[in-house]
Amino acid sequence: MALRELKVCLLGDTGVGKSSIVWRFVEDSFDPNINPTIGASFMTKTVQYQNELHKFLIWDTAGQERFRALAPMYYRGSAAAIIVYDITKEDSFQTLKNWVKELRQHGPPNIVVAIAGNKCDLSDAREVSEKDAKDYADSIHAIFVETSAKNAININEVFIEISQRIPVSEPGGGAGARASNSADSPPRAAAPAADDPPPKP
Ligand SMILES: Nc1nc2c(ncn2[C@@H]2O[C@H](COP(=O)(O)OP(=O)(O)OP(=O)(O)O)[C@@H](O)[C@H]2O)c(=O)[nH]1
Repeated sequence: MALRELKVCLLGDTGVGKSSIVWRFVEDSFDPNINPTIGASFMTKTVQYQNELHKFLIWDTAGQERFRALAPMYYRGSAAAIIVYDITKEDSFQTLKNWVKELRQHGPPNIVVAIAGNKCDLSDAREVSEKDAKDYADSIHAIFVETSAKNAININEVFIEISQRIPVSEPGGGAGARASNSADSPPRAAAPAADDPPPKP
C-alpha cells in the first residue's frame, strides 16, 4: 500500500486548543488540564484512507507570544497549516488573520491552509459567527471547519480534508515515504530530532 508523508503545523493564539486537537487526533483523548506548549511539540499519526496510508508529521507550535518567532521553523517545511481560533474569543480570530498574512508573506507558496474554529461545544459563549469565519476562509481559499477537541467533532475530518488537498508532488506531501518510522506516538514534548527536524533558523 502506498504511504504518503504529510507535514502539518498548527498555528494560533495560546489557549485556543491546538495541542488538544492534536492529542484528540493522535491519542483520541482529551485533557482539560493540558499544559501550554513550550516551543513546539511533534507527533505522528498514520491513518488509512482510500487504499493509501497517510502519515501525518505534526508540529504543534506554542501560541504564547514569547514563542512566536519560532513558528517559521515549523511552517516553512510544512505542506499544510491548521490555523486554530477559539469560537468564544474574538481576539483569537484576529490573531488567526495575522497568521494568514504571515504565511502568505513568508510561508511556502502552495501551503494548504485549514481554519479550525475550536471549542464549538461552547456555542453558548460564542463570539465569532460561523458564517463570518466561513466567508473569511472562502475569501482566502482555505478549508474551514468548526471543531471540538473535547467532544471529538471534526478532528479526523480536518486532517483527511487536508490530505486530499495536498498535491502528491508537493514537498512535505509526497508519496514514496521512507519505510523506517519512529514510534507512531512519541511523547507530547518529543524533541524536534524525533523525525524530520525543521531547518535551522
Ligand atoms: N470546552 C473545550 N475546551 C477545550 C477544547 N480544546 C481545548 N480546550 C481547553 O482549552 C485549554 C487550552 O488548550 P490547549 O490545547 O493547551 O491550547 P493550545 O492552543 O495548545 O495552547 P498553547 O500551547 O499555549 O499554544 C485547555 O484547558 C483545554 O482543555 C474544546 O474543544 N472544548
